[in-house]
Amino acid sequence: MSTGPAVRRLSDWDAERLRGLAAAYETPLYVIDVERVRENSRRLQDAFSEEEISYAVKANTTRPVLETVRDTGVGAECASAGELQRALDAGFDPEAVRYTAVNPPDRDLDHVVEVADEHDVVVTIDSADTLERVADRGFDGRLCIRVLPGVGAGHHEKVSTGAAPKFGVPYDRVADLAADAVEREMELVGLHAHAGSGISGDDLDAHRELVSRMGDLARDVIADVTALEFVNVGGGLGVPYREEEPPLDLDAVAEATRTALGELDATLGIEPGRYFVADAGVLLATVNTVKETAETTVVGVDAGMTTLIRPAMYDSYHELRSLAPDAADRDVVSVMVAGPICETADVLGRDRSLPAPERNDVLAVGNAGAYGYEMSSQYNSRPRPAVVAIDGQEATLAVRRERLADVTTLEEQWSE
Ligand SMILES: Cc1ncc(COP(=O)(O)O)c(C=O)c1O
Ligand SMILES: N[C@@H](CCCC[NH3+])C(=O)O
Repeated sequence: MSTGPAVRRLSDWDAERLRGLAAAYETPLYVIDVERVRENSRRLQDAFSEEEISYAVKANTTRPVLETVRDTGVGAECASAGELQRALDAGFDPEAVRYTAVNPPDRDLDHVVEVADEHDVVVTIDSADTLERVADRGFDGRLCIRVLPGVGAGHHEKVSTGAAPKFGVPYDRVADLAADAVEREMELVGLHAHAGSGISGDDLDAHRELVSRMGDLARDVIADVTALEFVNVGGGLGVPYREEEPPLDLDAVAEATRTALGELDATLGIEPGRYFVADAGVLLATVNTVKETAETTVVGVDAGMTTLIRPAMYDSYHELRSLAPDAADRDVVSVMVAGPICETADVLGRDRSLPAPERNDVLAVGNAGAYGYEMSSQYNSRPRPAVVAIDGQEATLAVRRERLADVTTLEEQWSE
């Protein structure tokens, strides 16, 4: 089975096909290619052949993605009751499903403990309070402790978690909490840590350091308390967003991870999200305005920060490409591509060289499969876009476009 090329750039997508999808389903439109999701999963499984892989579903929870990933035989990591429900509904084997608590609301825990009791889902706790709160709900199942390892990494400080006090049990308190869990007759099966999201080759030292700390903790501290089944060192495997960036050398990361963990009588686990889906998705938008200003040419499109928030939130770079049939014949100009939202940050790309855009051109935004639709919102009362899944020559609507009525559908009547 093909693992596909290590990297898929925006230029690798078939422009005519994308134009056809934009015409058929209108824009803004997310397109997700499930065959690329399969390839990404196979590449991960080839590199991490001895390890346990879970898909961090937060990157993309659309049903075609969940079912495709499930069929490739990996597990699911869920950060909320909603994600847990989605993973189970999509048919993931419950024993391969994990719930990772982050200051979990009561409503989450009520649901998660009930589901975990019934299905043997592993519950990962992030604090002594969460331990007490699951115990109060009668939880005596398979437990994992999320560790705050003190070393973080990632593409932006806002997504570096390993040293952020918000996440996990401080390293030096894990032993006491583990003993507490065992005393409460829970089955402590794992340790977990996550450095952050979007780890590149430059972050490998931080990754190694985190993994090595986890190995030490499991060997030197937790081994006295219980025999662990697994040590999960999180997700975060990055993908190239810029044209010139190289792809991660997965074999090298896998080897570095094993070596850093050291000898351990427990399975090593990873839980990437982005890597499965980022380059399997594009966002299509239509140009509605072309405006010359003293500073730049502003190209207004129908997708903005409510469709794809990453540029506004993390200054993330996403490749942009004109799908105009005559793009090759046009002069290349420098433009700012901006959305329809009343925020200055609502810009998908600045100083971008594009074939001179014209009204009604379709633009494609690359690497939109991870944290794209998933982080979309209705801010400015804008309906969310549609998602279409493609598999070979097939195209299927996965999520319908929201209508204006969907924007107010949850509201109660206020006045007579
Ligand atoms: C606990 C945990 N696991 C896994 C992931 C997946 O990260 P990524 O999509 O970068 O692989 C995240 C997100 O950063 C996370 O918070
Ligand atoms: N949402 C982030 C990744 C963080 C994932 C959650 N810990 C991004 O788009 O890069």
